Amino acid sequence: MSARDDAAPVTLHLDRVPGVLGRIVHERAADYAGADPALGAARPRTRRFEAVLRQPGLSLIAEVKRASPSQGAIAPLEPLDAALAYQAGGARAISVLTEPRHFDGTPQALRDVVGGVTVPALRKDFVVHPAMLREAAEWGASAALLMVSVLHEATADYLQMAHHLGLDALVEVHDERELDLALAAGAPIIGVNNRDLTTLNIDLEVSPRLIRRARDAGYGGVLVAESGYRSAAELDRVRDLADAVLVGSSLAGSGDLTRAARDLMRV
Ligand SMILES: O=C(O)c1ccccc1NCC(=O)[C@H](O)[C@H](O)COP(=O)(O)O
Repeated sequence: MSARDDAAPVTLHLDRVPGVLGRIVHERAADYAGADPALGAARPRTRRFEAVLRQPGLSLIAEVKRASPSQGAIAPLEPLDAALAYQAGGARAISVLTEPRHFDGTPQALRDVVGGVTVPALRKDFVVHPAMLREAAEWGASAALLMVSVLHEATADYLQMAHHLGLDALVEVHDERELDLALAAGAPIIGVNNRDLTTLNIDLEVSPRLIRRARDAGYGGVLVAESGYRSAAELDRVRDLADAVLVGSSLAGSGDLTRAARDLMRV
């Protein structure tokens, strides 16, 4: 029996999630309503995703993103070709969207990327059910996204489930209250999203502000600045603060993914 097979089911309060994000997580919850929540046997945790983000210098997590609620269609990327182009451009990890309705993602996109690149891959989805983490591990991902704005107090439980499955977790926050929850949950990797996922507004001051707050609180984990970056100059705001940046739309829509990744990171 796994560490969590005999645990009480974790209840999520998705009615508390407003706006665009609320619609997406309700759809995902319906997708997984009948899924088996059992995680199965524990898998060894390699911390591969965390390790690449801890390398010296700002690490790039480049995202395979074909569409989004804020942009509509971005580019008809072939996921593995895109991931290989990002890797050639210096990306240290690849984020792959698997959400189908709003991001044109698929499970096969993640499997293809995992099978074809040497860098670790993140399952980028709206995790609302343990089965989504089990799938991420089965599909070969090194990490999965956990959103505090969705999981709230259940973040620590989902973090424990991810670790049980051998996955790292990118625990995403957008404001001080969410950051404090992520810190209390003991998240080894915290991502600060500049995009407000209820309104889709971007404010590039959010990442520096919350990253400073985490460091001031003595946090020694990995900090990732996420969303809205279009140029190396914009990245200067977090270059000496963050361990990594997560960039999707500007790279995916560039037409030359390798060049765009190099230009962004000035390599
Ligand atoms: O990107 C969106 O429009 C979006 C809408 C609703 C929920 C999530 C959304 N995006 C997820 C992300 O945070 C980004 O894919 C990721 O951080 C990269 O952002 P960007 O570089 O701005 O594409």
